[in-house]
Amino acid sequence: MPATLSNSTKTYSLNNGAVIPAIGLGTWRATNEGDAQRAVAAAIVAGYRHIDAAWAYGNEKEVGVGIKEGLAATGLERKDIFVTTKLWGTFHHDPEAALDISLERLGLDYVDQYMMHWPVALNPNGKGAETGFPVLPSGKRDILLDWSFVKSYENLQKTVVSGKAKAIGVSNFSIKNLKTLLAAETTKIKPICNQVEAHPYLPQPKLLAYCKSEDILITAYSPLGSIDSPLLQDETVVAIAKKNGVSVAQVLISWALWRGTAVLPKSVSAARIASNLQVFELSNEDGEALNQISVTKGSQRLISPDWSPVVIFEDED
Ligand SMILES: NC(=O)C1=CN([C@@H]2O[C@H](COP(=O)(O)OP(=O)(O)OC[C@H]3O[C@@H](n4cnc5c(N)ncnc54)[C@H](OP(=O)(O)O)[C@@H]3O)[C@@H](O)[C@H]2O)C=CC1
Ligand SMILES: O=C1Nc2ccccc2C1=O
Repeated sequence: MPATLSNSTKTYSLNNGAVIPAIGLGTWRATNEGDAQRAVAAAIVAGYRHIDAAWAYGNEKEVGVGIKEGLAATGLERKDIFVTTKLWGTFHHDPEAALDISLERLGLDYVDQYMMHWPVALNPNGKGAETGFPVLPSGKRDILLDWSFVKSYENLQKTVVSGKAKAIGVSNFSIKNLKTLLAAETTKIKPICNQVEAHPYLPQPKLLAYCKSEDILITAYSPLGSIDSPLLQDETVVAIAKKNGVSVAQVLISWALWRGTAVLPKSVSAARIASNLQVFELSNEDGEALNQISVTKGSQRLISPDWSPVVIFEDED
């Protein structure tokens, strides 16, 4: 019997009392002209109420126009959708100024979540800083090695005080870095989310359990395995999709919900955007079978920018 699919309306309550829709539209690499705008508008019309953006994606302006179009087409209001954007490393010294730039591009007067994209500060005066990727003469990334993400987060909190961010979050934080952040005297506002890579090849159960214990929601990025994904051909995932009469993407997205994470599938295709919101109730047996893949095969990180000599992920499962 095929599983029953329906548009997800699942939400999570956050540690600041706000609510976040479980499925958000990813916008990384939606950079062909018009793609991000069309995708975001189509997503809102399809029923998405959560959009994930970032300064680094270079498309906040289009995302903003897409939001406006989506709201106009549905009759929804700004307050009905949850918008995240992210602080890039070249702005860690001044998140308030960085958020002003993002808000201007998005055409919004607040975001629901402003998130530290990576726990790494980059030289704002380095060669090529305007691209977001300053480099040293050696060609390596120009990282501010004497700067701490704790200081960046202290500054990030000011965006909540000003009301321009309703909440703040972090991304790509390991358990070790979260412990450092939460123990710091200057940390007064808990992050609502930790957005990290999560899919059956990298389920990160220890990080998931730690974040649950701290009431920090894990938001799963690259849930389909990003571009050229090996997950879409994985025999276990494909078999579960066939058995339930659904797509492989729907299995991966439904699994993310089954394990209690928010999830950010990206697509620029209107048909895929609509089908990625259609989820089903995964059985515990199928969920456990998906959990087992990385136990059998070993885990595999698919997104791993070079931040050396900074170590980002030291407590991998
Ligand atoms: N905080 C961080 O550091 C990071 C955050 N992110 C966030 O997470 C989002 C999602 O991650 P991302 O890396 O983009 O990758 P995803 O895992 O969402 O995969 C996107 C890829 O899958 C394709 N795709 C989408 N739907 C389907 C489908 N139903 N069937 C088959 N293929 C499909 C897309 O192609 P097409 O568009 O042509 O449909 C695209 O090539 C990002 O867009 C971004 O918002 C991602 C990486 C890092
Ligand atoms: O989402 C992201 N896409 C990226 C590409 C290169 C480096 C960092 C990132 C992200 O954080």
